[in-house]
Amino acid sequence: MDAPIKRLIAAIDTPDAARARELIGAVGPHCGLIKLGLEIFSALGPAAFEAPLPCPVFLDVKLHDIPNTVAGAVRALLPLRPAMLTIHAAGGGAMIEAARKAAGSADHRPLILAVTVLTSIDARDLAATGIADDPCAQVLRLAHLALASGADGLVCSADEIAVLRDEFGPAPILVVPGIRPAGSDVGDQARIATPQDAIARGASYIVVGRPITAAADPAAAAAAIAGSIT
Ligand SMILES: O=C(O)c1cc(=O)[nH]c(=O)n1[C@@H]1O[C@H](COP(=O)(O)O)[C@@H](O)[C@H]1O
Repeated sequence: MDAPIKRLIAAIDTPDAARARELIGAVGPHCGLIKLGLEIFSALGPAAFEAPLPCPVFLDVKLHDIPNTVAGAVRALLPLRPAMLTIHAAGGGAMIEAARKAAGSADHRPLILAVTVLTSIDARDLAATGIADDPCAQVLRLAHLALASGADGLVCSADEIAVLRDEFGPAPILVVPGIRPAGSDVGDQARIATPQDAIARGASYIVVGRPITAAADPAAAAAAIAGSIT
């Protein structure tokens, strides 16, 4: 029998190589993927991939630039063999198409995930950027653009999962950050849900950072979250 898919992605958000190694060793066994993001990649660059990696890597650098530049960045990242790679859907259809094309067609190519509306943004923040629609409507608009332009999946909050599943069905990969186990600090996140709620609504994966990395025992925190969604 196939092992169940591990739907927990731990965000290893630290600029410190030794701390990252420690966290990856502790939480890796409980995760489907680990996420290396802007903090560690800005500090270490490709050397961030030199730690022993117990599971596939989601490289979250949220590319957002003109199509030619994004395509070049995607190609430059391919030797690191990330399993997933983020771009911003707001970069537009040509940029998304260029990223997807640059990812190539090898079996091990990275899945291109389009970030829709950041989970730290609420309706008021969105209005301040000139978008009068609520976050859900904007996520839906960007999701149509991203999927029509070749993205493999989307990054969204748990609030939009039901609408996206109604619109696009089970196929698109939905990666959902803004996850907060009951009682944990919300921090700078605005659109949040518990791990169990996000999975019940149809998330393919949940992304969890500080509730794991700031815990006294990150391995136990990751194990508890992973256990609560299987
Ligand atoms: O692309 C992401 O992973 C992402 C998109 C988004 O809309 N919101 C969001 O929080 N993230 C990332 O998910 C992680 C969430 O971390 P915590 O808030 O500490 O759980 C961070 O690494 C963010 O960079």
